[in-house]
Amino acid sequence: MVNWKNLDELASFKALKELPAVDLKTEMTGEKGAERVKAYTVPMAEGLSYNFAAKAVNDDVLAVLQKLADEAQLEDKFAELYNGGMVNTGEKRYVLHHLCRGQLGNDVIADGQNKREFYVEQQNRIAAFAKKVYSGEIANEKGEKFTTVVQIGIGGSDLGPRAMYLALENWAKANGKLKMNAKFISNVDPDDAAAVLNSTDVAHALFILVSKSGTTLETLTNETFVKNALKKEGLDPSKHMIAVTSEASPLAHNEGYLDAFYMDNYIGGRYSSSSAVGGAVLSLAFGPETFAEFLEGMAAEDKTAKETDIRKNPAMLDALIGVYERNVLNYECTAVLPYSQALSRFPAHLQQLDMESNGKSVNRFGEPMNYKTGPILFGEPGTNGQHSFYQLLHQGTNIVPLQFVGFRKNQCGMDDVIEGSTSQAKLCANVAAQIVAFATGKDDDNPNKRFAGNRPSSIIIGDQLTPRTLGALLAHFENKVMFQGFAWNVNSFDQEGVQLGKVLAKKVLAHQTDGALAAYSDLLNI
Ligand SMILES: O=P(O)(O)OC[C@H]1O[C@](O)(CO)[C@@H](O)[C@@H]1O
Repeated sequence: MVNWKNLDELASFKALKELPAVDLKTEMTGEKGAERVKAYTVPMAEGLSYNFAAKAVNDDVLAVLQKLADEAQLEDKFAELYNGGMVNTGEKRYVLHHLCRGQLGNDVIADGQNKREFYVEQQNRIAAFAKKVYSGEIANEKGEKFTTVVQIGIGGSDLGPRAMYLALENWAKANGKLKMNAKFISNVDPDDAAAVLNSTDVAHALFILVSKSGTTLETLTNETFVKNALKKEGLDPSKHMIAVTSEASPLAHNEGYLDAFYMDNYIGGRYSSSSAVGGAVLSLAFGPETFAEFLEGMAAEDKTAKETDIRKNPAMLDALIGVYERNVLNYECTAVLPYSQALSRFPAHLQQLDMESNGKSVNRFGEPMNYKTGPILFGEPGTNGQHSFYQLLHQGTNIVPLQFVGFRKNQCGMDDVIEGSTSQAKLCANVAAQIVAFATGKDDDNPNKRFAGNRPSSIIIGDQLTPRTLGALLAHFENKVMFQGFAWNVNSFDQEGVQLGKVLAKKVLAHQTDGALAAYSDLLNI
């Protein structure tokens, strides 16, 4: 049996707070720094590695973090989760997203179903559907092939699939795997849907309505918006739209769609990229085989998350270093900085993954805690970010721990030697330079040009961003967030914090307001 305890009840946490701070600047200077870069690295799946040489930790800190992992029973809690424990206590739900991409433990039977079999069945149904779309067996009313797929959804029903699509679009083009272009409509701002519709040949577009609940205001509004646009073109919306939803939702088993594919309440929106939510759009866009490779990358990384030794478990180590930074070093934020343009929406996805999961003030029993939980997360691809917010990261008054991601090779294979180096070499040179500049700083007589250093970072390095490495990368962050939630003793799988605003918006639209809400309604002309 696992013991759900608050972080500050653990002896190892008290020991962690008593350790002397590590001077990263000294550790990362000269030969000592070179040795650290070689030693402080953990292999991940699919040839990736997690390098934490530029984090403010040493062997003493790592030893106590291992004790913390053991005392907090992080591995046992993960086992409880994947063996079908009711870990989402707030909503009294299982947490089963790992089953979409593999079998880490026992069969989980719920709702009278073997859940792994159910998720695989949906993948197979999507694969069969995609093949019929490519062959033209499923086509528009004139019998012409669909060429574009447009996903309608928001939050977890948008960010992950969109980020994954963008991450692989260029790889797919370069490798002859792009079957259909994909576009996304999420915001209830009518200009979002209008812009997509205006740039899409709707007669040859297949729309995927994605909503687990089937009740999300923005998504249902955008669905009607799209249906109206289709009708204006003389097209029958039911011949242009499929649904991805849960079987309990009002969208399920509905004649208004060409077909429907299912996930369930045991997969949180932000963890749903490996379910039918990501599966439909990614299988249609890149082919089911490519989606299967993405899932294999996730499954391979999930296996590393079963290790009890933190030096063999990159997600757990990353999580614990994050706890050390948040609760001992008292850093408020973290930035995700992929040196890969293809990962342009990856930080936005991680923002939801991390902040919706661990942005909590009460523990899993509803009791307030005496320590900080999830950090504020933001990020942008490098090198663009370097010309934007890195000034604050280098010389600002906040220390922001950084998570770099970098690849040795680009995706498109198109590159030139310009002034002695390729663009890819310039990209990689920048990330290496940034890590060392943040860690070691630079002295100068002019205080304005002085860099204090001691700004910690880690990097995940791979050869190339492919379906497999992308899967491994995503699973790493999903599991990292999960382990941090276990350490903070919060329920990372509900999101009550996003409900209040939704309820009040409905009141405004129904004109049931008074006080400040009525005044703002007037100001906005509602
Ligand atoms: O898939 P649905 O039910 O439309 O929900 C969309 C999203 O809304 C949220 O509840 C947040 O607003 C997310 O957790 C979820 O991913």
